[in-house]
Amino acid sequence: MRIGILTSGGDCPGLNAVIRGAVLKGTEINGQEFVGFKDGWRGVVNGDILPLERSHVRGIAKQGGTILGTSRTNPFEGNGGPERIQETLDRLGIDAIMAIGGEGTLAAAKRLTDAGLKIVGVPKTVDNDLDATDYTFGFDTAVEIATEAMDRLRTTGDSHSRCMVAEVMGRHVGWIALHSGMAAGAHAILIPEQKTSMAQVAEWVQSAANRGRAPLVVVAEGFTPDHADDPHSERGLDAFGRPRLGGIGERLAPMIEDLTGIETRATTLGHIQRGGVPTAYDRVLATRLGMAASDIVQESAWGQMVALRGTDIVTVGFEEALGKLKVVPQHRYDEAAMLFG
Ligand SMILES: Nc1ncnc2c1ncn2[C@@H]1O[C@H](COP(=O)(O)OP(=O)(O)OP(=O)(O)O)[C@@H](O)[C@H]1O
Ligand SMILES: O=P(O)(O)OC[C@H]1O[C@](O)(CO)[C@@H](O)[C@@H]1O
Ligand SMILES: [Mg+2]
Repeated sequence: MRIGILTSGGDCPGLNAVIRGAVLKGTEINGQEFVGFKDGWRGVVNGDILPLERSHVRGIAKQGGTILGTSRTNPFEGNGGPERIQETLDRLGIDAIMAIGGEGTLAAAKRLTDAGLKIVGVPKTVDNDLDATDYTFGFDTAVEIATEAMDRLRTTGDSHSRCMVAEVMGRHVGWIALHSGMAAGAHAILIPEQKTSMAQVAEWVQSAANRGRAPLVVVAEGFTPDHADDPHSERGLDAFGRPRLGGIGERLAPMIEDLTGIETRATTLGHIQRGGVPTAYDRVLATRLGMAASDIVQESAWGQMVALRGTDIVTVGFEEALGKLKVVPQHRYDEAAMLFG
């Protein structure tokens, strides 16, 4: 069996560990051969491949990014579509695709599988927003980076008696904000799942300041204050026509300053959260998912992806994976909110 691996959507620490896990298990145990598609679905559509032998994955589990490159290319556009992609796979002698990506990549994979292509999936997202898997690799690394950044913001905030606003990733869900905010002892955590008034934010900030603390407010990029209809977007649309988020922290800072009189500064962590080496937890999770993905190719489990349930790696159908976002449940928010202010 000759398998083409692709990484698609935003990159994420741990992608290389998945690739290594799949190639090691596949070549050593399952008798498989591998190639890499360059830049996600773009490589599939254009037939642009790289060799992927055991020697190519040596030592890459600890490397950030993806050695294959990634993109947000839609495989149904341009020279894409199931028939032409199948012709390309036949020409290149590729029997099956292993798609590593988020809900968009897996939605595309599902449509192609429904049209007869042989594809298995590995879920990826720093946002941790896929309901079918308990955790996605990259999330732990992003939380670690965000927490470290907030620890730093707190010392400079303390020195100047300022309110510090830290903006983290999280398009639809607030998992990174919730975990890093709790870890760093934030005085307010603002997430997409919970519309919150500026008066409430100001109250939390003022209460922390009254106790002599420099307030720390953590905000997920997809947060919408209750006076707004949509998340803040000022950077146009992405390749799939969706608003690019980012910048809400800078918007909130002057409002907090106006309402409280406390000097306020905002920092947007942005892509720093997705760069650099994965944590040990993410390397292990990603390696296990890659190994399991090689196994499910062997079982011809087309239209399925590997996932983490508790401590086990399981197999779930794409439709289950795509059905629902894993939002922060009310009780997890309430638990964190007890410590606000
Ligand atoms: N329903 C769909 N049908 C076909 N193609 C899709 C669909 N949804 C998304 N795609 C394509 O897949 C690409 C990857 O999706 P997306 O950009 O959402 O990344 P992702 O895999 O979800 O990762 P991330 O976590 O970074 O969002 C999109 O840019 C788009 O071209
Ligand atoms: O890397 P890009 O294309 O700017 O995308 C950023 C988006 O990707 C993610 O990191 C993962 O979906 C989101 O948190 C963020 O909104
Ligand atoms: Mg997506």
